[in-house]
Amino acid sequence: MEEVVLSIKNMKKDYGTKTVLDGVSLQVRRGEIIGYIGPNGAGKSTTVKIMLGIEHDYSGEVKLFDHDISNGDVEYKRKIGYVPEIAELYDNLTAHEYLTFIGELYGLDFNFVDYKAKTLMELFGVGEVYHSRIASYSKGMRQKLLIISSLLHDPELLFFDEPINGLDANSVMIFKEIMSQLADRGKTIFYSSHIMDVVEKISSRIILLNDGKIAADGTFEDLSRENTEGSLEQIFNQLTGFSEHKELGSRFVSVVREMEE
Ligand SMILES: Nc1ncnc2c1ncn2[C@@H]1O[C@H](COP(=O)(O)OP(=O)(O)OP(=O)(O)O)[C@@H](O)[C@H]1O
Repeated sequence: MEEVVLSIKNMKKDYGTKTVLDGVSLQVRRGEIIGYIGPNGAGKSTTVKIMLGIEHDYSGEVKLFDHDISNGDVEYKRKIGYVPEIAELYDNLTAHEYLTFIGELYGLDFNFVDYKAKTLMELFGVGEVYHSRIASYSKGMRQKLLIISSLLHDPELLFFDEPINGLDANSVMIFKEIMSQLADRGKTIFYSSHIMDVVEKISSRIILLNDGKIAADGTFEDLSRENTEGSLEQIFNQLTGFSEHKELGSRFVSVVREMEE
């Protein structure tokens, strides 16, 4: 049997009186690309934060690389890369300074990480700003920097939260290729996004979270077979019980058009 990289059993998480995760169980195998989708506020980022050890006070069992993350040993984090949905970057640093700093945190040699960071920036079309301050970067450039910084230490398991936010169409194509090549080399990717056509194309398995529970889990073909609708966007609407976009859009525009007498 293929190696289980990530295993969650009956994960529950409350914020005050609100239950955000209500018994989530899943297993992810080496080389899988998981498209982790769900409505706003469904609990996707919370799941990822628990796995990264950023969020505590959950119940249930979480194992990464067969290691229970609650036992206090954080060594497993060396094998993880993470692109957060919203990141604070050090605006006063250049990419060179930032990436070599991150690389050294992971124990990489300065000259090696400098070479690696510069080469990855060049390949991602942002080599010319390697020595410019991050404050001057566009949104897409910042996103590329975050992606590169998550990969410097060649991690086994990647968590990407809306990684293609702000990337242009060509860069999205490069990023999809990077994901697929990483997975071919045995890396495991947990990918959370609202961009359904990309999730549909890139994921080897799609997990839909709704109201803190898993509402669907399978390949796109499995989900298509189990649902009458065609695209992943339509399956998403069906599984989350949503069909009011026309009416809501029209009411929204009516209110926009209201003006004081
Ligand atoms: N620190 C917190 N304190 C209180 N409530 C929180 C906290 N973090 C998240 N929540 C709540 O938990 C729920 C799930 O949030 P989460 O960020 O996991 O959703 P998500 O599925 O990632 O949403 P989105 O698609 O909008 O990014 C939301 O109702 C949110 O308000």
